[in-house]
Amino acid sequence: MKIAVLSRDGTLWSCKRLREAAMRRGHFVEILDPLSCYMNINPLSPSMHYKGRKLPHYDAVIPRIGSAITFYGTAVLRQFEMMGSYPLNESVAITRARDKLRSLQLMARQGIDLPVTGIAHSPDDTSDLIEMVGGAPLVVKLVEGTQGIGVVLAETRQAAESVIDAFRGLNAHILVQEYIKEAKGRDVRCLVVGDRVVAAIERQAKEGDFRSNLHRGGVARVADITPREREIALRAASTMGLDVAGVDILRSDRGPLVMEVNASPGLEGIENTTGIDIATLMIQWIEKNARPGFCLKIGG
Ligand SMILES: Nc1ncnc2c1ncn2[C@@H]1O[C@H](COP(=O)(O)OP(=O)(O)OP(=O)(O)O)[C@@H](O)[C@H]1O
Ligand SMILES: [Mg+2]
Ligand SMILES: [Mg+2]
Repeated sequence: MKIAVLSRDGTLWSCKRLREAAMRRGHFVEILDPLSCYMNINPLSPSMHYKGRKLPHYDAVIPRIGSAITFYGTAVLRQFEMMGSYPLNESVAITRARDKLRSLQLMARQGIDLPVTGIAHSPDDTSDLIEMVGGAPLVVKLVEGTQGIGVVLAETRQAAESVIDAFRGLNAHILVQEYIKEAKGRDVRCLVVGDRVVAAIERQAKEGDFRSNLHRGGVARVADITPREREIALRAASTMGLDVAGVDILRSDRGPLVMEVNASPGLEGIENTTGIDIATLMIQWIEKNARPGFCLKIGG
């Protein structure tokens, strides 16, 4: 098959691994920087161009679109979808997952357990909002944050009010969330590929931090997940419409709670910790689902 990986940086670990895995399985792979793609949004013959040349038809496209370029990156992916390429994560699902608020609302509608979360627009309601999620300590998050940046633990009510006001002053969209203390700075990342959780790690925050993100100095080990955690991870990914997802779960006293679903989960930490070749499993999922040679004829 002809496969394109949409990534800003071909030297990134996940990108290299996907390329290797696809080539090893006999596919032709090209890495394309989404910001260098430009397109003709034409109803009869949509086309994609790259650095002065018209791109061929790809049987599948693997999006590795960073959160900084979601808007243009998903537009590029959408164009590939229009041209009949199989996307390993659809553009609409990526857009959904990038908005934590929208994701939580969708999951709540499906009955998936979540930390109590509130959001408000008006600064007049801050006090009631804090009350609504059970008071301090609580977590304040940027709706579009990633890698733990923009996630703050407010230990007291006063701290919570200042943090909320500060974010508001910057015109940032935030949500306020119950702090799951009993998780003790740990969370479980379940890596979903298709209809399976293929790997899971437990991440522990570094001393003095409550955020377990590996980018924030967290350490990982292989996680033994319960059947319920497995089921919740699969339901969360399918609610978002994602083929590949990193589902983050907090182990609370009332059972597993989904904290978020990541549409472009990094492979380095989880592959190194578990020794599982996730890149190959992703390519195999494409082989099972893409229709090589299929090309949508719009308007024909
Ligand atoms: N409500 C909460 N209770 C306890 N810990 C939390 C809570 N929310 C977040 N955390 C901790 O903070 C970390 C970062 O939060 P979150 O995953 O929401 O942010 P992110 O910036 O989207 O990270 P990612 O890089 O995984 O996308 C989590 O991995 C978890 O360890
Ligand atoms: Mg995230
Ligand atoms: Mg996270």
